[in-house]
Amino acid sequence: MAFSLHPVIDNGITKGAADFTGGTLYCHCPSDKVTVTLKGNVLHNHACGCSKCWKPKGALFAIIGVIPRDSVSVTANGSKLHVLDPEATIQRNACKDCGVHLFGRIEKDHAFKGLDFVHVELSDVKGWQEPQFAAFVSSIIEQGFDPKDIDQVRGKFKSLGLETYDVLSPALMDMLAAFTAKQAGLL
Ligand SMILES: N[C@@H](CCC(=O)N[C@@H](CSCO)C(=O)NCC(=O)O)C(=O)O
Ligand SMILES: [Zn+2]
Ligand SMILES: [Zn+2]
Repeated sequence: MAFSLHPVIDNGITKGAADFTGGTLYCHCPSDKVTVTLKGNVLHNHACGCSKCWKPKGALFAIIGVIPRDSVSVTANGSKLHVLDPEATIQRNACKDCGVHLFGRIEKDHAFKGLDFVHVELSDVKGWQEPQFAAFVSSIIEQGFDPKDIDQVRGKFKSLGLETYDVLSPALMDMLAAFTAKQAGLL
């Protein structure tokens, strides 16, 4: 069956640049675009199949990475941003007009607090860290993807050199687990 994981990776993965210093994200409005400037590269960039991350039309996955929140600033038309779900762990700041998510921020006590979640495909410069893994793969079934075809999705990621997970990568899961243990006084 034909499907698009995400237009940025469907035809192969382009590696990022080691000396990359950042760029600006633009929402999809034809004018008065919301712009967000990132001072530096992203980390843990990944494909995410969850239902909450912003995906371009027709794509099964989002591409999303993290960057310290101090490196993130809204540089134009910030009045068009609104928080989609203030109760969610990640407060996704989306453009009211085009729906694109510009950044997701964690305000509550959490292992990833201090890191913002961003989609670097919204930038017009190259050199961003390439996707490192695929997360929340089985979540696309929750959104209606036929489970009989899920092996093709996992196989496509593998052929691109990306490991697939049904939560986050081991490195990120370890950070979450260590945070839980610290809160319980066990570490
Ligand atoms: N099956 C659910 C999973 C949603 C989920 O837990 N998403 C993760 C990853 S988002 C970026 O990698 C998460 O951390 N969510 C916290 C939040 O969204 O606030 C689904 O598909 O909805
Ligand atoms: Zn917009
Ligand atoms: Zn997600």
